[in-house]
Amino acid sequence: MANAMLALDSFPTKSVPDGIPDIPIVLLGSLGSKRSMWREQIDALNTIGPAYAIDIRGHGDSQVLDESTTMADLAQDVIRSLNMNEIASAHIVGLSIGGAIAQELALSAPERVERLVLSSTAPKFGEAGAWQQRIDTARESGLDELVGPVMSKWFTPDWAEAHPDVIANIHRNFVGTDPVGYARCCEALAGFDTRERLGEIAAPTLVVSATEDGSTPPEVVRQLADGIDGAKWVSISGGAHMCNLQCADEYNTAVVDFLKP
Ligand SMILES: O=C(O)CC1=CCC(=O)O1
Repeated sequence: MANAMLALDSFPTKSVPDGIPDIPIVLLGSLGSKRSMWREQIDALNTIGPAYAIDIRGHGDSQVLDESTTMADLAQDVIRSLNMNEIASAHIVGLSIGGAIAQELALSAPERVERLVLSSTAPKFGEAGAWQQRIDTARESGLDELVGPVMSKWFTPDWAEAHPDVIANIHRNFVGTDPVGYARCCEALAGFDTRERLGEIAAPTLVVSATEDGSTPPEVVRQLADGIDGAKWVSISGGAHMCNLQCADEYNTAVVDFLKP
């Protein structure tokens, strides 16, 4: 199985005090997004370590591979990217499918994971039939048909109305995603299920949910905190699926508090 070449932006730390270990922080985003979705996190995270924002396979500027795809394949892409950037281990921060890849990394390559942040994500994402419908739509009609229903769960309506520029940017990135790349990642989500393996995750873990998330509702996200030994759980009040953008301050505080040495 081939690995995809991933696009990555690196943000070197400017202000970590001497003597504090310089642990890289790797950011993995959601289906239909680009690595720029982490823009509200970079300054906050750079106070504790160098950040690396990655486009997952088939997204943004990363390579599209039209071949059978599992979450393990997507995790292997990230390992290759860590190797190419000489990163032995890192804090892994994932949102949505990015959080699924993060779980897979913690299970299959625990030596590469220092701490884990699982945001707006799940041990299983609904039923395979719903993903197959999305795959068919993406392949037959492109992403224009999907963007409305999917994005309606990413931000609360009031917030979306008050932030048209953010919404326009996220919308543009979604419809600009390669339909094949999107469909192959849906296939990885359809086959993903860590419910019986959560107890094997050894990395210290923070789980972040948002009260208004219609894609991965709090009770689904909460299964991660219940299943991973010692995991901490933070619920962001008023946020939806993209809580890192809608509630950036609360999100950054929770993540920095958890990752800081
Ligand atoms: O696209 C959605 O509906 C929500 C989602 C699931 C995995 C992901 O990355 O986004």
